[in-house]
Amino acid sequence: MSAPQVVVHRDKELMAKAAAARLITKIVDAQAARGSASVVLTGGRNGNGLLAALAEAPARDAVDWSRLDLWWGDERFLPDGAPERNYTQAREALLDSVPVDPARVHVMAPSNGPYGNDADAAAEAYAVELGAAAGPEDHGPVPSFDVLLLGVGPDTHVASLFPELPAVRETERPVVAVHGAPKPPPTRLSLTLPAIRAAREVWLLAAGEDKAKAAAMALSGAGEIQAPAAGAYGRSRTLWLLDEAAASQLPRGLYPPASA
Ligand SMILES: O=C1O[C@H](COP(=O)(O)O)[C@@H](O)[C@H](O)[C@H]1O
Repeated sequence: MSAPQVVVHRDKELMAKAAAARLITKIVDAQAARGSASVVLTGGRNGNGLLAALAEAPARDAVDWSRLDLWWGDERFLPDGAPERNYTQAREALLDSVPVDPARVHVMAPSNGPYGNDADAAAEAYAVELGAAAGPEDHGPVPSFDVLLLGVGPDTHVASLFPELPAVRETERPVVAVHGAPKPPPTRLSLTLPAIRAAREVWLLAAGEDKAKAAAMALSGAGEIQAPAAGAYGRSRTLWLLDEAAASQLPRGLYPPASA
């Protein structure tokens, strides 16, 4: 477990640009060190803001897009092409404009895909796909992702792990179906906390006033069942990327104040 580090940016636009620059460097370094890189994408406003900033960044051409595995932390279980799907939104923000290898874009099944409306079967299939990508050097049934991105919801949910729901209590399976989510749509697929914690680095993104309470709660010692974001950490690094509004209720001393 790595203790959280907090980085605060002036506003959400700057946060997205800085996170995109950070991610480009991380991918390039991982590709240099290991030949390829793996990133787990998140849905939500901040995750898509980061992808849009990445699409705009001139340095995006430093990434070898053909040697990048992309996974998802969660998906809204809807038909293929639905505008609310995290995959649809990631395509619009970035993926349609970079030369990714389609075989390395690991999409969670839609509700009209090979498993039909059976979200549990779709979750199991994603677990199998993750398991096939994990090697002996990995720490369990999922690969050691280089970076796993998570948007933090105003209720402290991450991926589709909502406070107090069964998915956040899962300790065995790496992927589960979520039924009855409090945020639409009610049916979702999600990595679990053990799968999230297999990542080398976990980056949590939160911008805006409506995220301030969630960030303060998760970073002040709340339990992961009540505040799932508190249970999301990486093996080598846990990075909270915030804007000033989201950081406004953090306990004093949790991050170095701006020097000027
Ligand atoms: O529904 C979801 O919400 C969270 C947070 O989204 P945000 O818009 O409040 O930033 C997101 O991380 C998750 O992937 C998504 O499915």
